[in-house]
Amino acid sequence: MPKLELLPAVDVRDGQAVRLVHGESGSETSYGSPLEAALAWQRSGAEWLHLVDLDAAFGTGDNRALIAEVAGAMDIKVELSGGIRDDASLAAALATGCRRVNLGTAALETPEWVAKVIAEHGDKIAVGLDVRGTTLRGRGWTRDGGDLYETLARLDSEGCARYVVTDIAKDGTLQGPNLALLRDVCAATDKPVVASGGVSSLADLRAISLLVPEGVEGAIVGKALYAEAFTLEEALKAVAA
Ligand SMILES: O=C(O)c1ccccc1N[C@@H]1O[C@H](COP(=O)(O)O)[C@@H](O)[C@H]1O
Repeated sequence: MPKLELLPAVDVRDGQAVRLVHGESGSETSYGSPLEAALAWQRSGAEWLHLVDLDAAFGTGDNRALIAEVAGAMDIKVELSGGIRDDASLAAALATGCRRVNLGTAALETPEWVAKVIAEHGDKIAVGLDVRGTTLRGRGWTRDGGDLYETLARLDSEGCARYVVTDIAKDGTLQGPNLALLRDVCAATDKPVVASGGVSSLADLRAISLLVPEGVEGAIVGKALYAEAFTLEEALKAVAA
């Protein structure tokens, strides 16, 4: 059985690595240099980095140059999220050399464009399904964007390669992942799912690992690492077993 991939997160707001609670603007705790944070995760053995431009996601500017610097400094695989909504932002994201990008708002607001870029770029495109209950949220998670399962069926029919599923109610809270949601999404699609939101302990990671046979491919870990609930080395060991 393949092991669960772990994707430590570096979310960038106003040039700083931050963590939010429920993705709410203004709830930031700052953790300093995004480059230092990313290099630290790489040194600790990460194979992936989940890198987010929160300003671009919220529409409060962008950190495009810094994001490119961080992505360019990595020897590991990088997935980029936040504000990738049109040809120019997609081209800038792909030009960083990242392995893939996650589209959020665009999948809700400009489905024709998303279908086009899925057809053009294949598995370089993933879609972030950020949900409250089963309602998708876009524009920095501030606006409703339709039903999770209807959107998933549409994206599947368009050949979307992968989904990053975030339970907004859990994100940044250290309350544990929404395993039921992950199971339900895996049951609704044959495509791999990356779990996001709520990881608080090594036990949570082991619980997500048990969903690998159902289709969970990876887990994004943010707050728990920054809050030192466990180290990345411990996490990698926990999912290798
Ligand atoms: O990761 C977060 O904490 C986050 C919080 C609020 C909004 C977006 C967030 N991250 C990721 O950004 C993309 C969505 O950006 P966009 O809608 O495409 O501009 C998505 O992958 C979110 O999970």
